Amino acid sequence: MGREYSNALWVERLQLTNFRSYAAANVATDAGPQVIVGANGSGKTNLLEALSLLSPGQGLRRVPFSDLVRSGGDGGFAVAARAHTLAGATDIGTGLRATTVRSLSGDDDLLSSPSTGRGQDPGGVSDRSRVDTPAPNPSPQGGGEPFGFSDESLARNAQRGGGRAAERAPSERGRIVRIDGTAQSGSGVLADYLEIVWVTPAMDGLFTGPGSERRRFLDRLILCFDHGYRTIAGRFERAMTSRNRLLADGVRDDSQLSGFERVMAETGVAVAAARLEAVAAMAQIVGKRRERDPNSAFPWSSFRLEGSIEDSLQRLSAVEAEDLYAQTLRQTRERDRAASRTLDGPHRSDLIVEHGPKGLAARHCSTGEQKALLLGLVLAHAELLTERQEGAAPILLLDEITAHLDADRRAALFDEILHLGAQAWMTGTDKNAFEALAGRARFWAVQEGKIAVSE
Ligand SMILES: Nc1ncnc2c1ncn2[C@@H]1O[C@H](COP(=O)(O)OP(=O)(O)OP(=O)(O)O)[C@@H](O)[C@H]1O
Repeated sequence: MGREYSNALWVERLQLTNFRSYAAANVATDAGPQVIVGANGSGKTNLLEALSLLSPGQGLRRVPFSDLVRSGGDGGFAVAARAHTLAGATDIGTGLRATTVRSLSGDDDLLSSPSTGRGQDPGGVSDRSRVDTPAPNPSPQGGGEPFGFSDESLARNAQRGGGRAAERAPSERGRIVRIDGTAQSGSGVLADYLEIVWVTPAMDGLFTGPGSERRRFLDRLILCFDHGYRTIAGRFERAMTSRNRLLADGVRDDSQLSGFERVMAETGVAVAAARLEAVAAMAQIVGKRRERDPNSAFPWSSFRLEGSIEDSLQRLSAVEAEDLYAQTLRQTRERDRAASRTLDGPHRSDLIVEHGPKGLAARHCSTGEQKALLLGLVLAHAELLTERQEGAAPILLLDEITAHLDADRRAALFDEILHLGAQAWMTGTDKNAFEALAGRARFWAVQEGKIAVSE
């Protein structure tokens, strides 16, 4: 695809129909920072969640799509945007048809049930290419949520004989994605248009919680500069699901198992290599930021990947690492069968982060320090992308961002965002916390599922 890097990435218009608390909303704005203020439960996070659906995957809350449908609506929802993307100005639409949601709540095989065409037009941007049935068998890059390698749930699916369902990405089943009115086979294609990174209160425990959260965080950062990454990660997950299913079914036939293990070895090493490359690029930009501002409000961090494949890639060629991983998988079949999951692989790696100036593991830092570290990583990543893409800063979704940040850190954050030229969507309950942005951002007031410009 021919890309134009001349503009930052930004959403010019966002229209919501029957999305969570919004019956209908229309936001037309500029490329600068956006501040959304409202009471608890007014719909601020819902708006960010809608924006997050303009990138691949399940969105920032990672809930099944049927949860996004407004209760009391017609049973479907639509998110439509006019955005300035890596491919120029583009209409992006996504959603679920009313009929799709009804069939999701039953036992119907959604993917073969034809839609009657009722319900709103997901995407709502154009009707040039109506889709009456969701895409059969979503493409690898469109399916599921490979980020974070949810091995536990895959193992569960495998045990239930639900591998096929896992391939179909139940959470996104029935999702329709349109680019300039043309139906797409999955949400993976959105990576070619917008790069969106978010920080939410749920990520406050990123450094103390399970490794899967850190993998998911890292994987989303990688997706921004390696658009094929999701496809590879998805292939790994599907091969692992198939192996787990064979093990659960008591299969001991080497030819069946080794076929999937070979795919796991190839894609698993590719995933680990992409992560190592991303971590090295991040370390470089963090180093640059440290030199530029050693006393930054967002302290520099050191980080490394901990994982068996990552380790072997430090001393072996990619081909040797693949052979070693394939051999490990072959030797650990009985152990994995007993554990009902695959215990070795990139789905078990971890990102270890340390507070640079303090030389302290991030998990031992205070809540505010952890937030500052996380923001430091996100800002470094945004700077890296901006550098690589001639000014195309990613869109930032920063939910409840002023919580845990003192006035100096808030001011520093706003300055960085303005310097990056990123369209950052920030939410908060207190407008005063964004005082330093007065005249430099657009302010919105949200109330009971309605949004309006605020003076
Ligand atoms: N599917 C749905 N249909 C209708 N309303 C919904 C749906 N899902 C969530 N809501 C409503 O959306 C509201 C929550 O919105 P949101 O999470 O965006 O609030 P918020 O402004 O971010 O609040 P806080 O400041 O507490 O984080 C709740 O009132 C909830 O009942």
